[in-house]
Amino acid sequence: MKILVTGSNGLLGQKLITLLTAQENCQVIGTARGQNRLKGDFANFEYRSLDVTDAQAVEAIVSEMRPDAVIHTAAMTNVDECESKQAECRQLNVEAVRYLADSCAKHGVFLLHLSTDFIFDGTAGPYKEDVPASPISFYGQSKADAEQVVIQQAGLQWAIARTILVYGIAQDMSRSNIVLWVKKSLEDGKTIQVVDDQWRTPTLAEDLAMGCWLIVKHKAEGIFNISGEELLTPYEMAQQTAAFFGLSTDTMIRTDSSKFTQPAKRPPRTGFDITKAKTVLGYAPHTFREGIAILAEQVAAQQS
Ligand SMILES: NC(=O)C1=CN([C@@H]2O[C@H](COP(=O)(O)OP(=O)(O)OC[C@H]3O[C@@H](n4cnc5c(N)ncnc54)[C@H](OP(=O)(O)O)[C@@H]3O)[C@@H](O)[C@H]2O)C=CC1
Ligand SMILES: Cc1cn([C@H]2C[C@H](O)[C@@H](COP(=O)(O)OP(=O)(O)O[C@H]3O[C@@H](C)C(=O)[C@@H](O)[C@H]3O)O2)c(=O)[nH]c1=O
Repeated sequence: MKILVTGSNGLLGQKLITLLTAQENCQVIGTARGQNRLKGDFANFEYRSLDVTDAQAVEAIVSEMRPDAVIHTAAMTNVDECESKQAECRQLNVEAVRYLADSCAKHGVFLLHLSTDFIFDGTAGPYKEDVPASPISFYGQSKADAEQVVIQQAGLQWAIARTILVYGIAQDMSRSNIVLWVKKSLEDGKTIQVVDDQWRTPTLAEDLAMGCWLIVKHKAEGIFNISGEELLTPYEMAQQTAAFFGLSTDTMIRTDSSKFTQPAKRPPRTGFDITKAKTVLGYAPHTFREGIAILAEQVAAQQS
């Protein structure tokens, strides 16, 4: 099976390259902006530079490579930046998806698109797959619009994997995540305020990559919730992170969303019901504690 991954320098992208190249009979094309930042020797792997906002470049690579499937991970994932750079956000999070959906439909390629809990307003989590979108941020709106682009593309064989608060470690990361920033801040004795009135089902990046592979392997069509299973607040996640690494929580302040605000609104209570992915795909995510342990091993390996 030949699989093309967009955004292969990102957290999910790197985990996908690692997982897919370890599968038998899997040929993998990693694509990202500029140079490949993922070091290592991977079997049946080829890297191509691809800016997904370039419609001609998207069509050229899909028609040349003729993959069986595209996994589209590239996106503007800085939620606050999406609020201040709205045109850029739409170009990357919506228009680029249109280019990919067009090319995939034209060449008979299965498209797996990555989406988010931020398409919801967070008043009714945990969510199942069939709840209508109700975004409260520009990022959330862009991802909800992108889903519609995929769903409405004529002649396209598609799936959407929705995920939540992804954590893990990769090489040269362009964005941090809750486990990494809590660990680093507490190690540095830096004061952090962490909210205890938002709820998420955080997702280990390796689990998300596995969920994507299961979808593509089975060419399972439709929307799938691919996240962790435990509904936790960021404060609970931060406490578990501190406990795992034996870090003092003296500089960690428990707060709530009325006092801790970010430029883009965050939905209060999301979380996913992952019954469909478990039943249809055999998806089986790690617990949050197991996930931290996996990340910790990788941090130790990077440091040795
Ligand atoms: N991280 C999370 O908590 C969540 C993520 N998601 C979704 O999952 C997907 C993967 O996220 P994740 O891997 O964590 O995000 P990352 O930010 O780690 O990766 C996104 C990648 O997209 C790349 N990119 C940006 N612009 C372009 C472009 N024009 N052409 C090609 N590549 C580009 C970035 O490149 P560069 O590194 O060079 O900037 C980056 O490597 C996204 O679609 C996101 O919306 C959904 C819910 C939660
Ligand atoms: C930075 C920060 C965040 N938080 C909380 C708010 C939030 O619920 C949670 C994570 O905040 P972050 O800013 O790290 O991440 P955030 O941008 O909220 O993460 C989102 O990313 C996009 C891409 C998604 O699609 C979503 O699923 C979601 O995971 O932690 C604090 O309590 N204190 C802090 O200092």
